[in-house]
Amino acid sequence: MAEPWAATSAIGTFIVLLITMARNLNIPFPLMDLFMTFFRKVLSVVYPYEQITINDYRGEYMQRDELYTTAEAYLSSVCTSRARKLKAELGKGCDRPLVTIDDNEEVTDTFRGTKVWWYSRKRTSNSSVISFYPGNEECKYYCLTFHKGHRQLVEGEYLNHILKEGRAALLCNRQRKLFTNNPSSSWYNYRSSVWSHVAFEHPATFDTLAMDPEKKAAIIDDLVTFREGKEYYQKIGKAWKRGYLLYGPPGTGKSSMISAIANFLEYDVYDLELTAVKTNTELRKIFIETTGKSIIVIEDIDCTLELTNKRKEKKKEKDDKEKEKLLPGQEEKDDNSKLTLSGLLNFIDGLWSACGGERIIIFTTNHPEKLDEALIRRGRMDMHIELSYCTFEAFKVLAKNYLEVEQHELFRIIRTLLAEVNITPADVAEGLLRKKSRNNDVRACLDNLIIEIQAKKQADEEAEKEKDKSKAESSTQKALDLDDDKADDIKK
Ligand SMILES: Nc1ncnc2c1ncn2[C@@H]1O[C@H](COP(=O)(O)OP(=O)(O)OP(=O)(O)O)[C@@H](O)[C@H]1O
Repeated sequence: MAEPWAATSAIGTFIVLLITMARNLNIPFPLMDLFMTFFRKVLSVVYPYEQITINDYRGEYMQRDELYTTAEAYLSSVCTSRARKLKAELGKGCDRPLVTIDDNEEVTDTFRGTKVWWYSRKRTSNSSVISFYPGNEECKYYCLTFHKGHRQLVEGEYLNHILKEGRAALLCNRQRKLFTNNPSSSWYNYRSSVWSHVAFEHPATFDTLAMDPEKKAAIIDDLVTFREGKEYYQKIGKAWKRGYLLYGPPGTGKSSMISAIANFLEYDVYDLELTAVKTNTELRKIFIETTGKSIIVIEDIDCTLELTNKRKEKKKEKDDKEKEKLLPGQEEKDDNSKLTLSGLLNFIDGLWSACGGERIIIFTTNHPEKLDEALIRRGRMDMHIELSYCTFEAFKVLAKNYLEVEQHELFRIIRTLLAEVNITPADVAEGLLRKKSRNNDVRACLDNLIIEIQAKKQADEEAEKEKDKSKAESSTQKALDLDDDKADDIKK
């Protein structure tokens, strides 16, 4: 069987000959039309190939087509050894150059014993209009050519194979990203999407995270089980997702833990700022536009939404009053026109679960007691992780990271102090760092830390005394008020 390019050039030459002959012989148009119909039928027999075009850009906002980028990555990983002309590009979001086939180059691939041909092409627009959209003046595309007898195989299986392998190649090559959601008012601007991103380069890992080693091991174990659980989740009929609630005082490492998880799993991070989301409909769009292998984070969830019980009750009272004010005929706004707790719950359970690919959702809070039970129940937030004040074990991790020491005679004093004082890992880290920057003396750093912990201890004791004093004063005042009331009653 002739290769498609050989057949194409032979047919092309034949058509040019025909047109020239028709012009020279002045053949009438109806006769030519009849001949062309006949020619097309013959062509389908002598040229048994079909072709799929995959364009670089698509859609109203001219977004890059995912099939094009995955095909590019696939060809780069599988077929470049067979190409003679290559090109190297540092693609958006990649941390290594992508070497793939050059424009107007051709490679072959074999899938289940079937040969297909890939052509890389470039189309240049002749229009004199200057376009704002990339890809309007110059459009790159791939032509995938195959024998028409293999159409089912190509459409049904080969394209899926390209997607799967191409995505895997992209994952290996990519720079991980930290996404933040744009305010909805900007979504309709030119090329502005729901999320914007920067490279995710936070250095925190589980090795640098100061916390109880057993707790840390349990979290790592849970993450590994999740990452390798695709078949298990499929078997039990659950969406491949996991929720973590991180709670504890400020400076105990909640944000550091998120970065450590992202670095451990090599996932992207979507930092969802709920205050920028106005309605449930917007929330739905935001969730849909997240990709697999990602962590969706809502920090300080108790502060960002009307989700706490008390605030919810107050809000209900306000809403009831507003409802009373509605004139007859005026309808209450439907739930999708505002952001609600039930909206968030629905997306965690339903729509979000339906999106393919593994996802983790993490809430952080300093006040877990303020959160609605429904939001953090098991099944939604599968693991509740408390990050607390610095223990001696956690201090040892910080000392190893910051000072590169695992043992020191001053550790004994620090151990006793840490058992008595509530000090955050952030404060301990700061204490170790302060002297380190001036001189590299380990003893000076530890001495400095001891002074800081002692100062904190003293401050706590004074605050405690102050609290007791004001408590005593308020109970004396109460007793005096009671006596006054009694005296008034007697007078009456
Ligand atoms: N457990 C920890 N292990 C290692 N470093 C920590 C830990 N906790 C805090 N730190 C240090 O303190 C800094 C602040 O910590 P982080 O932002 O993770 O705390 P947080 O609990 O998220 O605080 P907030 O509630 O205020 O957001 C970090 O950059 C890190 O250097």
